[in-house]
Amino acid sequence: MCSQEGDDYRLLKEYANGFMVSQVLFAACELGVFELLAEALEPLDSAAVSSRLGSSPRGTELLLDTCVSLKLLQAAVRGGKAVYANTELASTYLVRGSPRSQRDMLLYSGRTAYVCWRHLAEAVREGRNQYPKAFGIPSEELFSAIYRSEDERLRFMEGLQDVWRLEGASVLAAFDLSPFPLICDLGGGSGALARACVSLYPRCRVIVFDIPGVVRMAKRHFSAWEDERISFHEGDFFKDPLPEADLYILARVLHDWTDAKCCHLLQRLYQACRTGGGVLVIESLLDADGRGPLTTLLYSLNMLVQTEGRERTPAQYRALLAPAGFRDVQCRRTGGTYDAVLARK
Ligand SMILES: C[S@@+](CC[C@H](N)C(=O)[O-])C[C@H]1O[C@@H](n2cnc3c(N)ncnc32)[C@H](O)[C@@H]1O
Repeated sequence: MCSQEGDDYRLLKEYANGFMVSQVLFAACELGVFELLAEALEPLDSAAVSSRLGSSPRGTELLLDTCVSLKLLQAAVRGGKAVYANTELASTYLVRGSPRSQRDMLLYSGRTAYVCWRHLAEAVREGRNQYPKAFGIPSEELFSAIYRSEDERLRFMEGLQDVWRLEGASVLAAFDLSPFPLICDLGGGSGALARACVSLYPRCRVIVFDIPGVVRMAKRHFSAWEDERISFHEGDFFKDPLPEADLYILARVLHDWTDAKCCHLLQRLYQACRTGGGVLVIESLLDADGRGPLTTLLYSLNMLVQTEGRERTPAQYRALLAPAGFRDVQCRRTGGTYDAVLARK
């Protein structure tokens, strides 16, 4: 094999095995490996891990050694046996309750997104999400499918907030939002981004607008409502009156919907917006030619298998915002997962 052929073959194997790597991560989170090792007073051998997790000795040993190879765990030899501990990566991002934990998003990816991705070829053929095949439920009402049980609603809300603990401040700092004292976070979920907002702009107030079941859950399971600068408002942003505000945030909302639904929502929001106000769209931006970055292209396919929408280029966001009446559209890339687009009324 020439060296180019060797490189191509290696790349092919890396792509083909990518799903196995994801599953190792998901399974270790699901089983509670990282919490167990975080709570243990010393590194544990695989027999101790399997007995405390109630998992098979053979499966546990294989999983732990693969986690070492993936740098999720570190191994040392004690008394002739391998003992395992979390790496810095696992302690920071994988342990439940760590301030930067991404565990809930990984659980959501493993239990829900992955099941829809199983049907990617059908999604491409049909051009629609795969809830009917993945979970046996209709998806004409998108969020009735996404929130098909109370557990699933909570899992979605918990998963979605993880990223804002890491990237909320940088995406909200992409533009100076201090001229906007009253902000409405439409489809604001648990209120995690609202919290990042009042922490960065202490003088602003934020209304989190979402559907009643989500607001109920946010008050029961999350703590944003305890901040007096944050309030919650229930409603359907396609139908119900929108609260008046200086700035509307749409974070990972437009990517759920078709162009027609986005236009309808932006027109309603323009009507409700105070003069001189604006809208801040927070999404992962595609390159101008639509062929990168890879992560955003994968997110766009994720929207295909799970929603009615897609990720978009800056020009595609401009084309949605301008007909609604918004002007001075500016796009800023943050270098993180999510970018910011600000437009003014
Ligand atoms: C993809 S999530 C994004 C949540 C949050 N903005 C974030 O970035 O973490 C979309 C949000 O829109 C809300 N939503 C969907 N349809 C809605 C509607 N018709 N009216 C109000 N909120 C809606 C969902 O409940 C959910 O919280």
